Amino acid sequence: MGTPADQAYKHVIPLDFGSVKTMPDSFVWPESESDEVYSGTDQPSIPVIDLTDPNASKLIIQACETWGIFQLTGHGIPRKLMEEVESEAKKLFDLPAEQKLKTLRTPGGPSTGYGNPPSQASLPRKLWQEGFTIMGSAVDQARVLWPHDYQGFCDTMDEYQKQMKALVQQLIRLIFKYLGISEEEVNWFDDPANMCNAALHLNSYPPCPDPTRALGLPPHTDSSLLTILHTPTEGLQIFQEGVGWIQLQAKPDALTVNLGDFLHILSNGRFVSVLHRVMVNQKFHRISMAYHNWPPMNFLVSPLLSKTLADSGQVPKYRPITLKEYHGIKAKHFQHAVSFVKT
Ligand SMILES: O=C(O)CCC(=O)C(=O)O
Ligand SMILES: [Fe+2]
Repeated sequence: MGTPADQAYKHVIPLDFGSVKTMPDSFVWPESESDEVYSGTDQPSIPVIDLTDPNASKLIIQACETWGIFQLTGHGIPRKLMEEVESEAKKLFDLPAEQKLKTLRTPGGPSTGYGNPPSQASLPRKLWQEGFTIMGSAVDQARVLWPHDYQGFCDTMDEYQKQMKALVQQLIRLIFKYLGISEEEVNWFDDPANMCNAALHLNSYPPCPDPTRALGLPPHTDSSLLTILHTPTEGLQIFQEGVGWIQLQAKPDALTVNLGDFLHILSNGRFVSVLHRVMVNQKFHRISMAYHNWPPMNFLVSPLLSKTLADSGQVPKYRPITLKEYHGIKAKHFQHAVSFVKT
């Protein structure tokens, strides 16, 4: 049974993947959740946008309205840094389970560190996944993982977060300009405390003995404004109404931008918060890096923010909400959370 404290931590402790040959029953998902990917020849393809293209802004807005996801090239993040962040993440996940567990995230706390997503507690089955979340400096945890050799990991994660933050700002400014939201209404980016409104999730999906019945991440939308994904290999799928699940093609140079619930709410439902999931495979260890960015925790977000909404004459489809309150709704209603904010 264990103590109550052990029980509270149980759902965030990943399987010791290196020690199992067959998949335990608790990881087998019902067929409807792991159903097949669309295989028609007329599959619509997710937009690929070059940020240096003079038409990039227009193409990004179109992609936000129709897909809620696009692949971005010409983003200026050095290829070397993208490779380094991936290899540092791999180094971390290759550590023995007992070492990784020394940095286990605390349920209910600011969930930095190692473990499964806290949302696993409300899922019917377990995930073939382990993660490590960083918010700002990773030094305290890196020192525990590698007492004599932690600087390289920290430097890489610091630099990557710095570059991601700049890219997010560029994209958000472009999007807000289109929505008519003025810079004065959102001074989030210049606030030094804003680092806590972003998190870098390192995701690991080890080779799985029974991949068709397992899931890396279940169908979900992100709560973020937007998420910048570095997914060097295939496994991410998105859901499109009328088509089904579509596999995202791996493009080593591209970053994938997916919109989250807060941009959907802010745009008064105009932009898509894309439903996505991660499938696992038998052959290789898949690693991905997801940089999530939110509004400040207690900032009251309303569609288009009140001034622009009044000017535009639109009727608000969502009520004003803070991220703090939304987290509570998400924990309860998961992928359906946004419908509980409707007016
Ligand atoms: O691993 C991936 O490709 C996606 C990860 C993801 O959806 C997330 O971290 O929210
Ligand atoms: Fe996601």
